[in-house]
Amino acid sequence: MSTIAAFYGGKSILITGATGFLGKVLMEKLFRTSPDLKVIYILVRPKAGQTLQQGVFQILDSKLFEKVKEVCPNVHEKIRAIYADLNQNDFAISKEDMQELLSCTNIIFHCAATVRFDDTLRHAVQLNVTATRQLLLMASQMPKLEAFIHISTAYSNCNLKHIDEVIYPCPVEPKKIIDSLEWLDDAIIDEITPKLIRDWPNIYTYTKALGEMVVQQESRNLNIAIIRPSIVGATWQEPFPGWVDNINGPNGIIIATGKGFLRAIKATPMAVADVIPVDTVVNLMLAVGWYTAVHRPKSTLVYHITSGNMNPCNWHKMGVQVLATFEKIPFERPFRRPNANFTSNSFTSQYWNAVSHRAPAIIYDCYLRLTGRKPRMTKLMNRLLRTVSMLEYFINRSWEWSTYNTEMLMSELSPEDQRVFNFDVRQLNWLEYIENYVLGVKKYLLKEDMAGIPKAKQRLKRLRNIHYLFNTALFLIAWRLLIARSQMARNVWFFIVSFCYKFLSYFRASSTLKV
Ligand SMILES: CCCCCCCCCCCCCCCCCCCCCCCCCC(=O)SCCNC(=O)CCNC(=O)[C@H](O)C(C)(C)COP(=O)(O)OP(=O)(O)OC[C@H]1O[C@@H](n2cnc3c(N)ncnc32)[C@H](O)[C@@H]1OP(=O)(O)O
Ligand SMILES: NC(=O)C1=CN([C@@H]2O[C@H](COP(=O)(O)OP(=O)(O)OC[C@H]3O[C@@H](n4cnc5c(N)ncnc54)[C@H](OP(=O)(O)O)[C@@H]3O)[C@@H](O)[C@H]2O)C=CC1
Repeated sequence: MSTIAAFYGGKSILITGATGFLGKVLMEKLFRTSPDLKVIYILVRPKAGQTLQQGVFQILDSKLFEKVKEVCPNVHEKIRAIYADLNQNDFAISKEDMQELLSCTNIIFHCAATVRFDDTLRHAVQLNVTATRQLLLMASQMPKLEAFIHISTAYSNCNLKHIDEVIYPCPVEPKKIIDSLEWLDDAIIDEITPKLIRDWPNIYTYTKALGEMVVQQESRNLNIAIIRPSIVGATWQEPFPGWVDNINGPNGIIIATGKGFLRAIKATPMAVADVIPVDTVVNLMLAVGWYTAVHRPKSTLVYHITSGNMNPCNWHKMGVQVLATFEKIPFERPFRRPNANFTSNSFTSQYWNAVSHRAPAIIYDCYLRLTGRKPRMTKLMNRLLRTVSMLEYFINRSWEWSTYNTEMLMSELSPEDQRVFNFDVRQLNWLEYIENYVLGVKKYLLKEDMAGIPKAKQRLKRLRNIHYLFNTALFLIAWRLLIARSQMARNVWFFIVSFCYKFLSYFRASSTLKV
C-alpha cells in the first residue's frame, strides 16, 4: 500500500484553482489514489448561467474523470464547491462556509493564479500576491492544518540564469506594492509598471516572484512548501497520455502550427524546451504535501519540477517531432501545410512574418472579400503574432534549475510510492510523449475525430499542389518581368536556353548512334 495514498485517506483538502488545468489533474489523482479521502473543498468563482453544482458536474463529466468514477462512484458527494472570488475581500466566502473551511481543512493546495502575461499589474498583484497573503492568513486560523502547498513557477526568477531552490528577495517589498496600488490610479500604474518589473519579462513572472516573498514573510508557524514547475504540458501517463484542456504555453502554438497558420518562429533551436508533464507535477505536489505534513521541515522548502537538467529536449527536436506527428495525424481543415522554420535572427524573423504569415493572410482576406465574405485572417494573424512575441522570451533562452530538494524527496519515497507518485522525468521518452501530446491536442482541445484523418491528408495534398503551382507562377512572372527590364537577365536567359538546346541535340544524336 502506498504511504502517500494512505496519508490522504480521511483528509479534508482545500484546492484553489481546481477548475484550472493543474487543479483538475490534481483532483483526479487524489480521488483515484485515495478514494477514501473525506472531502475536497474547491474555491470556485461564480460563472454566469451556471450553478456551482453544474460546474462540478461539468468537470466530472469530462473524459479525465472516467477512471475516477469507477474507483470512487460517490465522487460528486466528496467535492464541496464553495463560492469564492479571490479578487474580493475575504474571498467573498459566506460566514458558514468560512467557518467550515477554518475548522476542517487539513491540507491546502494553492493553485489559483492569473497566468496571463499581459494582465494589469493591479489584477495580477491582487490574485498572485494579495490573495496568497489572505489565504495564508486564513491558514493560520486553521487548527487542523498540516501543510500548505503553494504553486509558483520555475520562471518566477527568470531574470537569473541559474536558479536554486531558495526564495530570492524582490527589489521592492510586496507590501509596499500592495499598499501603493490602493491609492495609485490605473494610468500611473501603467506608467510605473516597466520600472517596477525591471528585468522580468512580464507581469505574470514578476507577481509570482512577489507571491513567493509573501509566502516567506507570512509563513508564521505553518508547514509550507513551494513548488516551481516549468512549462506544464499534457499528461504523460495518467490517467491516460496526452490530456490537455487549454491553449496556454505550447498548446496554442501546436494548434497554430498544425493548422498551418504559424510556419516560422523566432526561437533558438538548441535552447532547452523545459516542458514538464502535468501528471508529473501533480505527483510531486502530492508527495510534497505528504512530506511537509509528516516530516515538518524546519524551513519552507522549494521544489523545482523541471525536465532540462535531468532529461533535456531542445526546441529543434520538439519541432521536428511535432511536424512528424502532423504527417501521420494531421489536423482538420488546415489553412496551409504545417511547417516550422526556426530563426534566432530578428531580421530573418521579420522576413518570415511578412512572407509566411502576413502575405498569405492578406491574400486570403482578398479572396474572402471577392467571394462576398467578411475578411478575418489578417486580424487573426496579428493576434497570433502578438501572442508568439510574448512567448519568444522563453524559447530563446535556457535556464539551469537545481533540483536537490526534489531529488531528496524522491529518495525518501518507498518503491511503491515512487511508482504510484512517479515524478522521475528521466524515464520520459520525448518522442513518444510529443506524439501523444499532439494527438491529445487534436482530440481534447480541437475535439477532432480520428475518422477525419484521410480527408485531412487529402486536403494537405491539395494544399501542397497549390503551393507548388503558386510558387512556379510567381517565379515565372518575376522572371518575365526581369527579362523585360534587364539586358543581363536576357543574356542569361538566352545562354540557358541555348545550353539546354545543345544538350538535348547532343543527347538525341548520341542515342541515335547507339541504335
Ligand atoms: C511541445 C511542443 C512545442 C511546440 C512545437 C510546435 C511545432 C513547431 C513549431 C515551433 C515549436 C517551438 C515553439 C514552441 C513554443 C512554445 C512556447 C511555450 C512558452 C511558454 C512559456 C511559459 C512560461 C511560463 C509558464 C508558466 O508559469 S504559466 C503558463 C503560461 N501562461 C500562458 O501560456 C498564458 C499566455 N497567454 C496570454 O498571456 C494571453 O493569452 C495573450 C498571449 C496575452 C493573448 O491574450 P488576448 O489576445 O487578449 O486574448 P486570448 O483570448 O487570451 O487569446 C487570443 C488569441 O490568441 C490565441 N492564443 C492564446 N494563447 C496562445 C498560445 N499560447 N499559443 C497560440 N495562440 C494562443 C488564442 O487562440 C486566441 O486566438 P483567436 O481567438 O484570436 O483566434
Ligand atoms: N500552466 C503552466 O504552464 C504553469 C502553471 N504554473 C502555475 O500553476 C498554477 C495553475 O496553473 P494552471 O492550472 O495552468 O492555470 P489555469 O489558468 O488553467 O487555472 C487558473 C485557476 O485559477 C482560478 N482563478 C483565477 N482567478 C480566480 C479568482 N479571482 N477567484 C478564484 N479562482 C480564480 C481559475 O478559475 P476559473 O476557472 O474560474 O478561471 C482556475 O481554476 C498557477 O499558480 C500557475 O502560476 C506554473 C508553471 C507553469
